[in-house]
Parts: sequence; C-alpha cells; structure tokens
Amino acid sequence: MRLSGRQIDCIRGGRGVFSGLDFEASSGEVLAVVGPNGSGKTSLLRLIAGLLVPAGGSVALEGGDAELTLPEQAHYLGHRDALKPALSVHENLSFWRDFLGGKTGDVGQCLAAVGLGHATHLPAAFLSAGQRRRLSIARLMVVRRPVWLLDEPTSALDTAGQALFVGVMRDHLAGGGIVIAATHAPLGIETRELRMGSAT
Ligand SMILES: Nc1ncnc2c1ncn2[C@@H]1O[C@H](COP(=O)(O)OP(=O)(O)OP(=O)(O)O)[C@@H](O)[C@H]1O
Repeated sequence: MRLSGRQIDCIRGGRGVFSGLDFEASSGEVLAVVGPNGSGKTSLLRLIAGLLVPAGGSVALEGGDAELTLPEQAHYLGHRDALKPALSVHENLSFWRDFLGGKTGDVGQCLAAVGLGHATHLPAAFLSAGQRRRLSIARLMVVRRPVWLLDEPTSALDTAGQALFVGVMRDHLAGGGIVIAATHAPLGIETRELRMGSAT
C-alpha cells in the first residue's frame, strides 16, 4: 500500500499555506510531518483525511480497498481529542466503533489495553489530558483502518503512555499500516521526515 501526494497547494482563509508539496509513505512506514507553528502540518493531515479540499494537486492511496475512499480507510486523530464530555469513556468508544464501522474490536479490551479499564463508566469530561489521549488511541485500536493521520499523538502522554503508543504503532505497521504524524517531539519510533517550510 502506498499513500502519496503530488504538487499539493493549500490555501486557508485566502492565504497560501504551502504549495507544490510532494510526499509519500508506504506500508510499514511512519512519516513524521515536522516544521514550525503555522507551517501547515495540521492542514496537510486534514487534506489527506478529506476534511479540507486542496487548492491544487492530489492525494492517492494505491493498494487499498478499491471499494472505499481514502477517508474511509483512514483514522484522523486531531490534537483536540474528539470526545463527548457527557458520555462515559465506554460510551465514547462505543460511539466511535458504531460510527466508523468496518472491522471492529471489543471496546472493553481496547480500553483495558490503553490503561483505562478502571475508568470505563466515568464521564469523559473527568478524564485528564493524558487519559483523553489514551481514549483517542483506543479509537485506533477498536476500528481497524490502514492509514493513521495523527496530530501531535504523544502530547500529554506520560512515559508509560508513550511506550504503550509505540507498541500500538508497531503492531499497526507490522500489519502493513501507514502512519502520518504531525509532531514537534520525537515519536520514539523510526520515522521518515517530511519537513514543512516556514510559517506564512
Ligand atoms: N480555519 C482556518 N481559517 C483560516 N486560516 C486557518 C484556519 N486554520 C488554520 N489556518 C491557518 O493555516 C496556517 C497553517 O495552520 P496549521 O494549523 O496547519 O499549522 P501547523 O503547522 O499545524 O501549526 P502548529 O505547529 O502550530 O500546530 C496558519 O497560518 C493558520 O493560521
């Protein structure tokens, strides 16, 4: 499987963020998107996820499921953790499992795997920042999708959480998955770098 972008132009709010951007990531690879604040790392992830339309260029996934679109084969984890505060931890993950569909796993097992087994009935509003991030990581596990688009995935994670996340990524890569992660910090795993230009 190969995910690639060719000559992508991104304009936001009438201002050019980047132009003519090329990138490529194959099965088993982590592409770390690095660069200064405002250089367009989040914008690139959102373009790949189909949440933004490029002003030019294209993104394509080769070797995926021909019946599904790229966004249907991708997980997008924003840096703000998309959680519903009034729902419990278990309900939040069940919601995502049912909403995203496809190949799904067991909610309880995934919560236990990310260290939230003790908090399943707590409202998500009560979670700490690191616990919210762990719940987001459980979303990657409960629904299997080959392309992971992650915005600052290790922010707020403690040392144990980071090690846990590296293990989750390794399993994904060993199964032929692709990770594209916008990050300011090392991910603790071998990566190829995509360096974005200066902020505009
Ligand atoms: N909704 C929006 N409307 C207009 N401009 C936007 C919008 N969202 C982002 N931008 C602009 O797009 C540019 C790129 O933002 P983006 O969030 O992609 O950068 P980033 O590299 O992820 O930054 P950071 O390292 O701070 O997370 C910035 O100049 C930002 O102000």
